[in-house]
Amino acid sequence: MTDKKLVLVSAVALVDQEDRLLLAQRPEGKSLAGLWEFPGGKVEEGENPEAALVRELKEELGIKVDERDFLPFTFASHAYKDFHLLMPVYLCQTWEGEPEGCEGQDLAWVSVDELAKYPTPPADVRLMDDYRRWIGSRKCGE
Ligand SMILES: Nc1nc2c([nH]c(=O)n2[C@@H]2O[C@H](COP(=O)(O)OP(=O)(O)OP(=O)(O)O)[C@@H](O)[C@H]2O)c(=O)[nH]1
Ligand SMILES: [Mg+2]
Repeated sequence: MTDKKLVLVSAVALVDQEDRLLLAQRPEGKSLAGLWEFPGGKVEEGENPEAALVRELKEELGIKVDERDFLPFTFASHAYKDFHLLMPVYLCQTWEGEPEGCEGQDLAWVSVDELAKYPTPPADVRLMDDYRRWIGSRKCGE
């Protein structure tokens, strides 16, 4: 049992044609500032996770995505001090526009060899391992 509030957040592993992953740095003033995360955000009342992600990617990165291009990939279920995070992570390799840090956040396109240089929120550590495995399995199949 837990009395922590469950917070639903949708996030995306946006992967370009060179197999680089887009990471966004959490801005100063927000929780976990300075850490590198999957773009996304909280699902609002009355929204489903995919619609929330389409909205967040427009607001945060200025790109247009189609829900049908979201592939369910992995998820985080992580106890933070004040809340419990439930975060589905989708894979997306198709979008319109060039991602920009519309909220002043820094962005980085990161190859799998460089991932370790980008510290992530605690909930993301296992997700990055999932990502490494996915990229690894894809490379073998090429
Ligand atoms: N977007 C995103 N949030 C994550 C990740 N990992 C992780 O622990 N979180 C947590 O999930 C929550 C999502 O918050 P957020 O700040 O992105 O939400 P938001 O975009 O709706 O912003 P807002 O609440 O300031 O409007 C935060 O507590 C954040 O620390 C991640 O990889 N991506
Ligand atoms: Mg966000």
